[in-house]
Amino acid sequence: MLDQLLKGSLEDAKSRRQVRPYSAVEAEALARPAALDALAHLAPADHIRVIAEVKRASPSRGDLAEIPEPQALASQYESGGASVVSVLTEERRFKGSLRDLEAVRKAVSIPVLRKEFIGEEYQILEARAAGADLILLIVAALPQETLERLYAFTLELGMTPLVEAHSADEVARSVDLGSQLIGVNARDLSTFELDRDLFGRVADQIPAGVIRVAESAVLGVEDVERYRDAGADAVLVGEALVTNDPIATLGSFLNV
Ligand SMILES: O=P(O)(O)OC[C@@H](O)[C@@H](O)c1c[nH]c2ccccc12
Repeated sequence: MLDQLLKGSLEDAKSRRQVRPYSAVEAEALARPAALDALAHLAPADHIRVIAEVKRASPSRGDLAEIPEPQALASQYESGGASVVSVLTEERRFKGSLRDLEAVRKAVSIPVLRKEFIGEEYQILEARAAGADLILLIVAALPQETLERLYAFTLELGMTPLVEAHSADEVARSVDLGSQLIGVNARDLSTFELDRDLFGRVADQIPAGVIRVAESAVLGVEDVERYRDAGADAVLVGEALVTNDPIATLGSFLNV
């Protein structure tokens, strides 16, 4: 499934490239004001940090919320105390778009993450041109060589890569990369199965000073507590925020 998701994202990028060639997007990306320092926004604090996601649907959970105005939701995330807004831009299964990201960028002053199946530089340039400060790199989707190349490219643009792992081996690959921001996804993107204990099993492999993000299946305060106790600096939350009152839900998570 992960291969198909990546293939779909790359095909969509290819069609957009017919309209907006590489050099044009590169020029736009370079003309942007500098990316925000996401690591500073996510630095460990006395409360857990929340990366709040604009997410309409997913292949594992189906339709979650309409979200006619992603910018309005993102503003609520910011007022509610989120440290970063994640915007799913994958169109086929998650019903997102780069337009969502552009709209969110205009509405908030905290860092914005492009959540996408990224496999080539063009997609990273698009993210920067749309105003993203961070991009997601999924270790399971990429050979180490490609991962290293895209990681370096992201840093060259002044952006922060969030490197996502789903096993001890993938955490080791993320650490080898020198990643300063590592996400452990409880959901296996190939089978969609959830492993809520994975974060706790691999957290110690992540060196001190690296920001640890627990991703997926954070539905209630108990989940946030469990991840905090296991050493998470931040949680990445989609479903719980788009299906409940975002400000109240964020408030309860930040109070843990
Ligand atoms: O809606 P949830 O269960 O709170 O999950 C959010 C986020 O972790 C999830 O959307 C996600 C994590 N990694 C991904 C990679 C691609 C697409 C989506 C994701």
